[in-house]
Amino acid sequence: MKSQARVVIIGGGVAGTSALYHLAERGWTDCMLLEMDELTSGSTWHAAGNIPTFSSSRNMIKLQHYGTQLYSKLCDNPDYPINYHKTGSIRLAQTRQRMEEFQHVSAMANAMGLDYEILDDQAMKQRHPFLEGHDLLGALWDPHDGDIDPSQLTQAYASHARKAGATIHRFTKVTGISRTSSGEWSVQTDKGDVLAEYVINAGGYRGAEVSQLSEKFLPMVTMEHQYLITESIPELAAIDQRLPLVRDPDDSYYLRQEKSGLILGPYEMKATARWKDGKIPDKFAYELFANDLDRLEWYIEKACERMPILGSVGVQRVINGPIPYSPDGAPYIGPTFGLPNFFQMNGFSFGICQSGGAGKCIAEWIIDGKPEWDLWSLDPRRYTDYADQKYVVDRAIELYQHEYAINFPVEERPAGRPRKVSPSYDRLAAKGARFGARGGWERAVWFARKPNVGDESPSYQRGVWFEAVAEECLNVRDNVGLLDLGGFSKFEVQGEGTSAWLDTLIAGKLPTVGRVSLSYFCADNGGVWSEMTLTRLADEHYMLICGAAAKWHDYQWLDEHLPTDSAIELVDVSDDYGTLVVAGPRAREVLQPMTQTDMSHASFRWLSCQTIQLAGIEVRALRVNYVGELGWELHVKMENQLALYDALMEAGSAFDLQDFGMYAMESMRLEKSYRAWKVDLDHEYSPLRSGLDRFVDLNKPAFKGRDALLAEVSSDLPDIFVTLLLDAGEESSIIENTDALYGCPILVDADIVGYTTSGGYGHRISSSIALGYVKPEFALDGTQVEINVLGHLRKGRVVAESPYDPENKALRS
Ligand SMILES: NCCCC(=O)O
Repeated sequence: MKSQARVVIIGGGVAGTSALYHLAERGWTDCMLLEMDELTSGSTWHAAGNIPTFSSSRNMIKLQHYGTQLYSKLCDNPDYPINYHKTGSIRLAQTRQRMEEFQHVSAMANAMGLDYEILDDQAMKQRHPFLEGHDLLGALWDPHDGDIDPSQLTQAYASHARKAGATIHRFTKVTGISRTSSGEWSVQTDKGDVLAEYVINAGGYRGAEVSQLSEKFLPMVTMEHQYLITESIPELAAIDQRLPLVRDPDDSYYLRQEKSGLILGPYEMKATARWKDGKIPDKFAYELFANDLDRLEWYIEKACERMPILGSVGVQRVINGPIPYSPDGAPYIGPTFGLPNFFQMNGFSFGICQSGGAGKCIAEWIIDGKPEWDLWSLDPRRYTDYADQKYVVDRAIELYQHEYAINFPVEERPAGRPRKVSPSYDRLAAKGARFGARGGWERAVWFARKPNVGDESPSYQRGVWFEAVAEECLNVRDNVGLLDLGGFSKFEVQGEGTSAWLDTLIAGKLPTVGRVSLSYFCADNGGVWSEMTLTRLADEHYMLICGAAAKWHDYQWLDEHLPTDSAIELVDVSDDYGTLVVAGPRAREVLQPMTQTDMSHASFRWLSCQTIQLAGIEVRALRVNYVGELGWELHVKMENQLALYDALMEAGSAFDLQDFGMYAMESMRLEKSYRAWKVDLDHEYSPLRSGLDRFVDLNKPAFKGRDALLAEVSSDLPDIFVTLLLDAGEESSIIENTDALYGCPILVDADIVGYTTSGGYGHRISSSIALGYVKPEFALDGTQVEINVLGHLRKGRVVAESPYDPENKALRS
């Protein structure tokens, strides 16, 4: 075995071999894969091998669709035969909400070049004669779906990579991982040590174990996933056509042909996690768990009703295999916080269909510094320190139970919570707050101030919270509101050279001392990497603020770019400070009596910062907010947060100060056309395409991404950011009661010209709003468009930015 390789991949399942294949395809052949047992011996060999492209995420559809194309290409090679059946799939809808999901996902996918179809009962029957569909509302046809032999796919990746010059060492156990003084990785194995520039952890259900070798906790747990294979069914043996795969998501199972029998795989409510303490037996390879068919009884009955031939034969085999799960069921593909050049590629609960796209993306992370597609929802840094072992187990069980649940735009699932609460949590709870977790922090999302609020279950329609949120927004507009924004991420940077250094990273101008500016950090391709609020506390001292979820992502970006030879100090102070937002026309009246500081507009201007005493408590007050009103963000030492909350509430009682929550904030930020990071902004879009030109200063001699932005200025942009107002629906109360959501196609004269990134209702302007991207010729104020919302074409129009208070009079008052 060589003692050196540019990249060492740990884990020889479908993911690890795909990484090796994709690196080799890009010419990186000095790569070595280490597998403790035989290739595929973890979760790959027993996987059902289904290949869905369906997802509620645009980028996951891209990733999975890429896989289907790659698998067809790999199958073209007669040297490595692969059993790949592109049968198409039928997803069944028992409920109106499920049909809405299908309408939404099919419109989104088809706008990206896929060709899903909505089927009625007859069309379903034509494609699948054995289905009982009389009770169904319809179905979704995915022609790209099917099944593949997972072991053959793995071997195909491996063979191609070997042929290109990459190496694979089976039965080679990694026993330690450490960083050398020269910044490389030393991977210790039972066959000797390997020095590597990069490490990819593709350890499957052992991914957390591998990560722990480098002292990094990775939130993952193993779940049992059972499926059964029937004996041969005469009706299937008699036909020469292979049936499409069926999913009945409302009853939570998949059902597909396997030879002349069927495979039935339920995601059951009695979900079972294994090795909950993270300790996996050393010798668990090519092994399964004991069957427990009792857990599946209900699902088997349901599937037999749906496809009666299933019940006509016995069970030939039951597979109960270990499948890795992250807390949100999505894999980890990307860098590891705090470990340079150490990448994760594991946590796949749908690994066979995702392996192709995952390999492409991990190769891009390593070779290009970032993947072509923005894959934040798969980034390992989306979980920070709050995600401990108990959290993972609780969330993974909940997720497994909801594997086929509809991904509604607003839903706050309870498992694993609360993790982090701000000091005023109990006060908010006592006032009827409903909470949602953001970056592990509990935040009030809305306040149920009236009794008997009704059914709080999620849906595509506006929920029971709608009227309460309207009241919160209107109180902010007319009086003043208070929002506890616990968990805002905050970093301090200071030391000689800080200003010059920051100036090379941000696209815009640095604020002057005492001033605040919203700043965009671009990648080399000019795409928006991070968005942070910069407050210049002194000449060489700044506070940087970003969202709770961005903490590790943004900290790592700053840290990676720190000059090695400078005295600049970067400190994460997120947990030291709480944040309370006071916003509304009466904000000044509330605050002024609490302080000696002159809070007038002349003395405390918009986009400025002062350290002040409020009710005797020291507060760093920033005159900014995300709701577009006169207001301040108050950053206060965590130990004083509750006292400040109480003092504000007391002082505000004369001015109708009321708490508001995240749903109200979301509504108000849409009315101001404020983009949300990783929702409306991502690294596939530059600040110019995102309509953020005012935050870009191309006259600066140098900053990261400048060359790409300059090139963009002189070329035609494919699309740009717009704000849209939707007309009130005319068709039914359901549509009137529904706002656009992420990924809705935008059309002009029946042609798709863009898609939405956010949607919601603006209570201050009494209109449904969407944000999104369209081709530049359709971005003019007044352009009439249609937006496909859950399959209904809603009329709307492009409007100038910030439909609420476009001149920012409230902010400047
Ligand atoms: N890993 C199981 C695949 C599930 C599905 O096909 O929906």
